[in-house]
Amino acid sequence: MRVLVFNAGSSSLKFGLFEGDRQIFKGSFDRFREGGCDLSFEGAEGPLEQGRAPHADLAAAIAAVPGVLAERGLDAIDAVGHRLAHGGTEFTGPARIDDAVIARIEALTPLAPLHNPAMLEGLRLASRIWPDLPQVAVFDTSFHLTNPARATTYAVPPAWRDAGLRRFGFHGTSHKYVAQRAAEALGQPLSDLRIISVHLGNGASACAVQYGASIDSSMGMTPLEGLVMGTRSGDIDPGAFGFLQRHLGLGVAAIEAALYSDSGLKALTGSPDMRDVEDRAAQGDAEAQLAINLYAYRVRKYLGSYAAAMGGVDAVVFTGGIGQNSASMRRRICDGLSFMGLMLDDDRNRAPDLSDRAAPQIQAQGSRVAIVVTETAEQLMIAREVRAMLQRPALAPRPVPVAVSGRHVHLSEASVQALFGPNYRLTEGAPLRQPGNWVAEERVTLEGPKGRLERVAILGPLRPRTQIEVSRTDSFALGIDAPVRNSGQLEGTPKVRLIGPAGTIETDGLIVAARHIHTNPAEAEAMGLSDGEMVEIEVQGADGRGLVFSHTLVRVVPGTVTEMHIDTDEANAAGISGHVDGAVVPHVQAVPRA
Ligand SMILES: Nc1ncnc2c1ncn2[C@@H]1O[C@H](COP(=O)(O)OP(=O)(O)O)[C@@H](O)[C@H]1O
Ligand SMILES: CC(=O)OP(=O)(O)O
Ligand SMILES: [Mg+2]
Repeated sequence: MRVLVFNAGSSSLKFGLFEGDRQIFKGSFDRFREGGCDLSFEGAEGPLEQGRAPHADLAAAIAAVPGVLAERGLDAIDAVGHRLAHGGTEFTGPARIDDAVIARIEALTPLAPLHNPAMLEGLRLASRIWPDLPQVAVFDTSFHLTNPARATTYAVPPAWRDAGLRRFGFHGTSHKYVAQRAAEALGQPLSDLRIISVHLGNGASACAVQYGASIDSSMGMTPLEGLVMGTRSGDIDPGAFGFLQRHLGLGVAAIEAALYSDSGLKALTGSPDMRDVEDRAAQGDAEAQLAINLYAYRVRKYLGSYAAAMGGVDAVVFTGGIGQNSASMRRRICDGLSFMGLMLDDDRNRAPDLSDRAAPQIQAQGSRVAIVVTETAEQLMIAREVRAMLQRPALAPRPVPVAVSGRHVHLSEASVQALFGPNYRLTEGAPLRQPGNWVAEERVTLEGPKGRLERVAILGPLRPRTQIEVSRTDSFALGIDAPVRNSGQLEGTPKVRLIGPAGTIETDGLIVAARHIHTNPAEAEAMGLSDGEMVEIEVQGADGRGLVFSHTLVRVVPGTVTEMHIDTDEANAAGISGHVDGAVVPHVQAVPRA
């Protein structure tokens, strides 16, 4: 399947033609001005072509693409993919374009005024040029819809929140790709890593990718919040609005326009382009030096804050024009972070080889945190998503039995001895559906600063580490903020007191278990699922309280029985009592495992 992908930006149009993951042609038009723009074309084998094109704006550039492809005999295409910046809460994955989808995207356009208009224009033009081809939109925001409420909520009046004021985050396609790429480079599953992805292009954002899911990012409701960018301010005190209105008589529209287009590097130095800023700084220009310092400082603060948010960090990955090309900016950002185990190697940092999508590591010997540099591949990711959406086999839906887990603990040998006495062995009670698992006849008590939970079940067999799984409601009863985690991912989890008949222990390992599906290779294949992928599961409960559970992790292990595990809060919300089967929602896109 040949997929043409458009990434229309505020100031440039990039496109790529893909056959599978192979990019057989790519091009870009940028620096639009009166009388024309710059162009760059490159075929898989053909030479790089650079020069000027007569197109004065994006629409003219898009309209020229069919001719560019036809001249090279590449006009046979099967589908068109488009990058869209803002998809709100509605677009959890790619969307096949029709009039209704266009109307929904249009409604979100005021929230990304630099981006969505050009992208929408590209979409409309492409639909006219190729009316018979499927057109698919892939949204920057979708990847961040896993962010917890504490990351997405602004502390503002309820009426504002009801109107839709919340944080979204952007560059999701890029953060998802580079996080996967970093995991591959480190040879570890993405689902075991806490990664901070730092995308520094014209727009810039940082993202905390915890065990494969975005949990926070520096952009907010719009792509204005966060880091300093080419022409955008990033974080600014909202009190500035009143000040600017009272002292300079500026209206909201004028303030917004300036924050999007006349701020950032451009405001500090006159140029939005980091290459210019670095050149001037090297010549001793004090404004450019301040801009660079400020830019790096802001990124460094986000690294610290995301390390705190995830209870640690295993890798930082740099991408985007600045992140991948500016060794001095990476250096400045990383300086002074050895306190958190992050140390750059100057030689490796100087000129990492990024050819062929390489993702070299540039940390110093002994750095606990890996540092990776790689080129992002938004177009490639969009092509993959389009293909996956259009080619997903129409498999017969299969039921996924839902099992509700009440609060329980898994104990280590040492915890059993401490709670029940030396050489104590738990009494194996009722078997669970997963072969080899059972409920012990003994119970323990959990205690937190706010309260106790008595008679909590113990599940066997014993594990290397003690893990305590409660619901969100339980965590409030205890008075401890338990994070949502996959089983076994216990780094940085809070402590809780366990009380047994022979003793008491304080141990970390308190989590709200992330919902997941256990299955075996044969049934996974029959359902079209793969290990590590996230799916949506629809469950019809009692009293018309059905729910679609988003972001459900698939775990494929030989010998396991197919079963979805949710906790009691989730079950109550969906009206589940007694046996119920869930169904995989077919339209939602898989997140391929790194
Ligand atoms: N060698 C370099 N050193 C410093 N900055 C660079 C270098 N190459 C590109 N950049 C900067 O990268 C930014 C553009 O990033 P890019 O990711 O291409 O933009 P976009 O977000 O539009 O895709 C510009 O500020 C540019 O100056
Ligand atoms: C959302 C965003 O900022 O995108 P870009 O970096 O392409 O401007
Ligand atoms: Mg960009």
